[in-house]
Order: sequence, then structure tokens, then C-alpha cells
Amino acid sequence: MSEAVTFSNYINGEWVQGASGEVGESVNPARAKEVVGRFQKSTAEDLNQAVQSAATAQKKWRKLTGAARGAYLYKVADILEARTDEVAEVMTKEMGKTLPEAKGETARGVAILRYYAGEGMRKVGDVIPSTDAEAFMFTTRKALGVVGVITPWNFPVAIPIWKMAPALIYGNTVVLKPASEASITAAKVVECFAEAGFPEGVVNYITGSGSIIGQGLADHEQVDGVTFTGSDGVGQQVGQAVLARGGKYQLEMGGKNPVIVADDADLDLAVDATISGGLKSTGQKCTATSRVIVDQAVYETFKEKLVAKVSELKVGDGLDSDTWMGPSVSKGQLDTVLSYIEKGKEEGANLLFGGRRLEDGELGDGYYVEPAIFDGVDTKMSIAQEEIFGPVLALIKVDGLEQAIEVANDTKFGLSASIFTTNIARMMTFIEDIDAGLVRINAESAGVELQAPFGGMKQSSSHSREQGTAAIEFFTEVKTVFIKG
Ligand SMILES: NC(=O)C1=CN([C@@H]2O[C@H](COP(=O)(O)OP(=O)(O)OC[C@H]3O[C@@H](n4cnc5c(N)ncnc54)[C@H](OP(=O)(O)O)[C@@H]3O)[C@@H](O)[C@H]2O)C=CC1
Ligand SMILES: O=C(O)CCC(=O)C(=O)O
Repeated sequence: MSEAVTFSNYINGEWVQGASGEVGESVNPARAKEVVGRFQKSTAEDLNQAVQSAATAQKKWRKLTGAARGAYLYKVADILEARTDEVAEVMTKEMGKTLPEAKGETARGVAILRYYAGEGMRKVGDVIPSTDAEAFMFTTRKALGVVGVITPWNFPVAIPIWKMAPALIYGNTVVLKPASEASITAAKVVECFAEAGFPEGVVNYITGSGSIIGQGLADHEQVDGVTFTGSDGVGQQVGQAVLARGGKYQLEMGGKNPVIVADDADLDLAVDATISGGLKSTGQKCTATSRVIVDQAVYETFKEKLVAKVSELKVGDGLDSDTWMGPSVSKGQLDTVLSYIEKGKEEGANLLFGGRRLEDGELGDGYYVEPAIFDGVDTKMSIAQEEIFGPVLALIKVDGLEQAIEVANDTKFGLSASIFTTNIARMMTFIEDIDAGLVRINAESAGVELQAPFGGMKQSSSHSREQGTAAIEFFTEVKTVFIKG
């Protein structure tokens, strides 16, 4: 075993080892022999302790004023900001995104913490006129209680924070179970919470397998709400388990996000946005562009420009300053991407560019794949329907906006969608007819603003929204109060 640090669980204000004594390894996808850190393979008994400590702490935590809870979040923000370089480097080493992206994500985490710290001072209800002249009616809100937070590896700082910060500000306590592949980055985030001096039990962090700890949170009677981001298969399982015991759940799952390039589009802008939206973070975003729906009048020109620019992208270790795109997060994810590339070819699409595993020199130690561009894609093909979570762009030729929107909507997902056009009537038609929670005009499909609602239609989400003021809807319940004098 190498000298990599072993991280403990954080339960009831203390860093504690799991009952099994077993640890898992988190490796660097850029150099798979390098262990970034070790994490506890926790048991149901450990989980029970974490949930108990959260349940006990919640009674006092919810009695604090919003301003007092916000003061803790402001402290975490300052601590995380001061540790940005360290946290970002661990993130790049652990899940592969480039260092500038990792720093940007950490800065986003800081901004989210400050936003929700401020929410502690904002209104939580409304006065509603009663039909009784002697009565006073208003709404107030109550925290859910204990919230289970199950997060993926692709945004290992921003996603845990955009779930934990609103949970905490509205008076809930939290048990975080991060993705095993990003457990070490999550531990760094939790260190910032620990350093901020939260009362014991308010924030708990427990690592281990999804099927034991994640499923255990979904099944646990004392966990009042579960917020999940990850694959649609696991999301549905989590939702059903929580629903079966009468708990509240929120699911953020996959995407198969289209960009439409109309015949009047600024093609250079559309090419840049397709590349940024589709290939940044190695295509591992639920908001990543994966279907590129181009009007036949500009198809050939757009395709040439796209291939020319993608062929210039440098793939390598995210820590190297000249790297544009890092590795896939794991061997499993790389294999998934490569298998979709094979499937695309088998189903008759034309692999126009890339799509090979990169193994020359030092790249051979990591999980690298060339960005892939498919031409001649039919909307029924697997690469046009299933979430790949890799740097694969599927070009689909259409004739006019009506067909473009029809193709764009022809999927079970509905997270984000963008269009490139200079025509305002087309923009309005797109806004009206596209089935997506995030509608983007002349902008890439990825990238969300923390103060705005985030979530999708159809099978992308549980028809709920995260972030911004929308978060209060999940993390609290409304009480309608009627007072008669
Ligand atoms: N919407 C998004 O942002 C994301 C989508 N994905 C999609 O999912 C695919 C697979 O990625 P993967 O990481 O395996 O995603 P998963 O859905 O398996 O993992 C997401 C989180 O759920 C946990 N988990 C796993 N199994 C269970 C379970 N039975 N009950 C409760 N929690 C569980 C995981 O823990 P553990 O890591 O320990 O298994 C992790 O914390 C990707 O290829 C991509 O298509 C993935 C990540 C993010
Ligand atoms: O586009 C973004 O910045 C957010 C993406 C996201 O939430 C995800 O991939 O899970």
C-alpha cells in the first residue's frame, strides 16, 4: 500500500473509523496506479450512528435563527475559499477534470454557501387574506428533519454543497454519502464544515458502497428526506425506496441534451458552444451536449468547422496547464464510453473523428479517450437515446426548425436544450415547444447559475427543482396557520 492518507467518517462531530475496519481506494484516473486516498467501507451500523447523531442534533439546530445558521455557512465559505487550491488539486487528481475547471467548481461551491447563508435572513412565508375578518392567516415552513444526501463524482464539491447548504439553512441536519470515486474530495469539503465549528451531529459524512450506505439512507426510517444526483436507474430505486416508507425524495438524473443549429446561426459561436458544452469535463455532466441537430443548409460547413476545432484539443492529465480535456473518471466509465462508440458504428453511424482509447506514453497509465464525432446519426440509435457520459457528439441532419424540435424532444430525458439562431420568432417557438427544464438560447447546454432553479422534465428529474429559491420547496414543508383573535 502507498502512503496515501486514509480518511475517516465524520459522525457526531468526530472523525471515526468504520466498524468493519475495511477501507477502499480512490485512484487517479490520469495515473491509475496512484492512490489519491483511502476511505472507510462503512457498515449499516456506522450509518445508524450517523443518522442517530443527525436526528439528535436536529432538535436544537432547527431552533436557531436563520441568521445564526447562516453565520456557520459564511464561515465554511471563507474556509473553503482559503483552501481552494488544495481542494481543486485533490478534485483533479481524484476524478480527472482539469485544474481550471476544478478551481471554478470550488469557487462555485463558495458562492453557493454564501447565497444560502443569506437565505437565513429572507422570508419563509406569506400572509394570506382570510375570509374571516377576525382571523389572521399566514404560511410558515418547517424543516424536514434529517436529510440524506447521495452525490455523484462529476461535481464532487458543487453538488454536495448545493444540497447541503439549503438543507442546513432551513434547519435540517445532514448525512452525506458521496460517490466512492470522489470520497476524498468530499472529505476535504467536510473538513471545511468541521473547521467552521458546527454543533456536533449537524453535518455527518459517511463513505462506503452505494448498495449498503446509499440504499441504507433511502431505507432508513429516521431519514426524512433524500436528495440524490446520479444515474437514472439508481435514482428510480432510491425514489421508490423512500416513497415506500413515506419519506420525501428529490432525484436529479440523466440527460441527452440537444443543441439545435439553425440555418441562420452564428456557426462559429455554435461550434465553440458545442465543444464546450459537449466535451468539457470529458462530457461527464448531466447537462452535457450530446446530440447536435443541424439544419441541412449549414450541415456540411458546421461539420467541417467542428471537426477542425475538435482535432486541436489536447487530451491529457488535468494537472498539466496545456491540457484541455482530462481522462474519464474510471476504467468502468471509459469502457462504457468505448462500448457506446462501438455500438454507434455497429448501428450504422459514421465515426467522423476520434473515439480511440489514447494509450501512447504516459497516457497509457490513465483512462483517456479521444473526443468522438459521429455523422449520419439517426434519432433511434443508442448513441442518440442513451446517456453516454463521455466526449461523444452525435450529429443529426434535419430540415427546418419543426423537425429539429421534434428530434430534440425524441428522448426520455428533458434536462437542458440549446438553440443557435438569430431569429427571434424561432427563439420563441423553441422556448414554447422544447421539453427541457433548462432552455438556452445562443449558449451551451451546460453551466447553471446557482440562484436559478435547476432540474429537468420527463425522466431527468423527479419533477422538482434544486438551487436558488426553489430549494426551499424540497427542504421544508409548509404550515398554513390560522389565528383567530
Ligand atoms: N446526473 C448526473 O449528474 C450523473 C449521472 N451519472 C450517470 O450514471 C452513470 C453511472 O455512474 P455512477 O457513478 O455509477 O452513478 P450511480 O447512480 O451509481 O451513483 C451515484 C451515487 O449513488 C450511489 N449509489 C449507487 N448505488 C446505490 C443504491 N443502490 N442506492 C443508493 N445509492 C446508490 C453511488 O455510490 P457509489 O459511488 O459508492 O456507488 C453514488 O454516491 C454514468 O455513466 C452517468 O450516465 C453519473 C454521475 C452523475
Ligand atoms: O452544468 C452544470 O454546471 C451542472 C451539471 C450537473 O449538475 C451535473 O452534471 O450533475
